[in-house]
Amino acid sequence: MSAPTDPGALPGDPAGGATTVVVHPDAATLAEAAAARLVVALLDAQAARGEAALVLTGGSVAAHVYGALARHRARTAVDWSRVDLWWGDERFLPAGHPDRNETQARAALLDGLPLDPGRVHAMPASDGPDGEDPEAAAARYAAALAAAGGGRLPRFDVVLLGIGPDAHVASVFPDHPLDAGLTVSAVRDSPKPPPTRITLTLPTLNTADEVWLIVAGREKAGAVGLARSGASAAKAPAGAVHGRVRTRWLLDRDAAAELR
Ligand SMILES: O=C1O[C@H](COP(=O)(O)O)[C@@H](O)[C@H](O)[C@H]1O
Repeated sequence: MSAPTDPGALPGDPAGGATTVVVHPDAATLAEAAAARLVVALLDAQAARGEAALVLTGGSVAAHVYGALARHRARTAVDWSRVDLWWGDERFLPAGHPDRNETQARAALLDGLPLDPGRVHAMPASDGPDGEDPEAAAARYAAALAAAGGGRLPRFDVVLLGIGPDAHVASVFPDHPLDAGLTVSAVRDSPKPPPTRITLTLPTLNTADEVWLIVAGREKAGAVGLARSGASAAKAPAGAVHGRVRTRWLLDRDAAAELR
């Protein structure tokens, strides 16, 4: 008997986890649905292992998802004191800078949750222990990951990702150098401001059980279409991220406009 066909898979998709594509009518519905889905994913992880680990993203759609989660009634079903939070990337700016992904997540969601501060693993800031040295800051974050994982990467239940109009994910930009041999890399001269960033590399993101790419807006439709067309990782990093168990493309109708 042949294996069941994954309805979301394309010929270029990597073997392994299944791929699903869900298209919502608008950005507000997408954010609410992603928040609801996240509550269930965290609950399931805690039911299975007693804890959960989530990798956060920055960007426009993330702010809406975090807001929806902060309002979601079922959020209180999650034991937030047993959730580890990591970041997929960070803009390398001073602590508390409004453009830091951490600042956005704290304001939209984290400040209202009963988290264990020891499980909130923000990426270092440019006024942190390594000063304005993003390579040292990236190495520090890699060491924190390794410490949490007992010498390996910790288990990530879900990695949340937005994507840019150029099909970047986290701070992995098309045709832009970083050290992909590392688990965490500094990024300099980023095509999108601010120019200096820290990012989990694609192999690190791809260790997650589930990767969710959450995308809204017509300006992202070309990037979604490109990433789903089998373009190379260099041209469309968003097409090269996949969860070991599942990859979910969670889109609004506008972002899905150029899907074949
Ligand atoms: O700069 C970043 O951009 C991407 C996408 O953001 P968006 O505003 O175009 O949705 C985001 O995923 C990433 O975390 C962030 O650092």
